[in-house]
Amino acid sequence: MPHLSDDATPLLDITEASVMRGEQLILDRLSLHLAMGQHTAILGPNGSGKSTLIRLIARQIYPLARRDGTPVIRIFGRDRWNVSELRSLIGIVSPAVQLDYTSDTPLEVFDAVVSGFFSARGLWVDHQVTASMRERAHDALAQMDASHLVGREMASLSTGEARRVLIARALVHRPRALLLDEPCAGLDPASRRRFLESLRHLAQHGTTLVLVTHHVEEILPEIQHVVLLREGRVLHEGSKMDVLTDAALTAAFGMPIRTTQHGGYYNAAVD
Ligand SMILES: Nc1ncnc2c1ncn2[C@@H]1O[C@H](COP(=O)(O)OP(=O)(O)OP(=O)(O)O)[C@@H](O)[C@H]1O
Repeated sequence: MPHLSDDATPLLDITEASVMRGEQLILDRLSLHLAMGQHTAILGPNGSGKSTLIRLIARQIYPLARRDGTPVIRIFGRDRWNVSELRSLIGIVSPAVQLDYTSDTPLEVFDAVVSGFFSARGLWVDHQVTASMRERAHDALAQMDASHLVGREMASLSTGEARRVLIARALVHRPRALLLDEPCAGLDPASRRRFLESLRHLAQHGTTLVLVTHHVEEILPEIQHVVLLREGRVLHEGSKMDVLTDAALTAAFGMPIRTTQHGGYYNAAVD
């Protein structure tokens, strides 16, 4: 087993992953290698395979086996994981997770966060919550600027509030990396900017961020590595400056796109 504290161990190593759903090839020999500390944006239009890639990393779906039997996907250098162990090292927050936690079944905010220690949706009689778990849950809520929401029902929260709480839940494990699928979906421009500033703080303090989005505007200044997907393949990958060009985005999104930069963020508009 690799030393998980070793920053030289890659966060993610995907070599020619192909994924079929039914008859359709959804990821087509997709390779991706991410180092620890390498904040990355995975950008692509609707249907380019972003959610499928996340499901692959989260072990919810599996790639086609390679002929020579070598592993297609390694996370922190390992190809075999039990899912809850993996979740404590990579926090994953997606719209599907959010839907699950904001359904009408009652769930109070602090319980939602602290139950992250038990990989459960809420607390049960056999869950022994220690003082240190409580402290970490409160710290995680504070990190996400969500302490004031304690006592509220998850179902009563706004989209942005619920997302902060779910990221806090993922943070109780002090994960090495956070994988965020469309983290700004449903946020108004001001909430989006405030939320992105919270993510910047995490990126600056030791959490590797992998952000999946179709919006160039959400790529934080700390993210310097960008992977552009199209039709289940990597169309471009490299430094932000090299990948977020008008030509590359135009090719990926199939429309003339012009980018501008302001304060470390990029903007993209259809020309
Ligand atoms: N279970 C499935 N069965 C058949 N096709 C699927 C399935 N899941 C995804 N697809 C198809 O795979 C392709 C990639 O889907 P995916 O959801 O990964 O894209 P995406 O980049 O996340 O899109 P979006 O930005 O719209 O969320 C799409 O054409 C989609 O219709």
